[in-house]
Amino acid sequence: MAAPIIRIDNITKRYGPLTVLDGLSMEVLPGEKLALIGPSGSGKTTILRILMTLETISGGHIEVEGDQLYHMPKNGSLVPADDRHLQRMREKIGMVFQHFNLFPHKCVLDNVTLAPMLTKGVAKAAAEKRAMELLDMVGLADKAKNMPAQLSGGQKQRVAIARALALSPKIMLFDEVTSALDPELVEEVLNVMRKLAAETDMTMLLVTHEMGFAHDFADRILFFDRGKIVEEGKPDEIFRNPRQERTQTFLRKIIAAGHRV
Ligand SMILES: Nc1ncnc2c1ncn2[C@@H]1O[C@H](COP(=O)(O)OP(=O)(O)OP(=O)(O)O)[C@@H](O)[C@H]1O
Repeated sequence: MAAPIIRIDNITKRYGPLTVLDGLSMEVLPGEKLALIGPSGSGKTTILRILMTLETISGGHIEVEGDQLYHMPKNGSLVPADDRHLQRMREKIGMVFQHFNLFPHKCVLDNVTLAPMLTKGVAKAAAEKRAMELLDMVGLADKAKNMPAQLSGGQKQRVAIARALALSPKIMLFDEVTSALDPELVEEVLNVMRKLAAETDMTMLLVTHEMGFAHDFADRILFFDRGKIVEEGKPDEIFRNPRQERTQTFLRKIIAAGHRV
């Protein structure tokens, strides 16, 4: 079996007195599609933000392709490694956020070309060529010169996906990417993710409340509760036959609220 691309070992994350991740360990294989599900506040977004080095950690180890992500203890918390190391990590991992986070004063094309030009020194013409391929892939080549404010939420999110792909990451993190969308726009974003899952060998980690999508998309489901992984398994095992009481209760509530699992 291939070595894990991500190894998370005994991570803790505290905000003051609040323990958000409590000795969490998990491994992800190259190319795996994982869905992180669980109640609100259970720490799913936090683990993605930690992988993206947007947060410090309070303890534990994380390796990405064998490289330590955090070290150099400072004021009792572990901080991301130095800038060059961090830059290398950022090229390995792309993230798409719930609220798009596009640069509002840049057109769609510039949103996608900015990171490769600034961080990798890619020439403008090459960055634009690649950006147009990515915009074509997400169905937005005709919007290249539009400003973000001129786009629908679904279109903004597809630009955000193209932007994250522009650095050719091996790992993509999706944090509730459809939660801020009107229901009729959800499917267009999910379709792009289906396409990425089918056509690339990228490792994909998805935090979602769309249980039906998680079921269809993921190779493996991780169920989070109170900062721990309570249960994990193949989608059919978790959704049809959850073993843990906390997973059963969570899924019962989801079904009672009328969602497909
Ligand atoms: N910057 C912060 N300062 C203090 N507490 C925080 C901060 N960020 C997150 N938290 C807390 O950490 C806990 C875990 O948050 P997180 O966003 O990871 O949960 P989640 O499982 O993704 O929830 P949801 O499904 O609602 O997004 C929550 O109790 C949240 O209030």
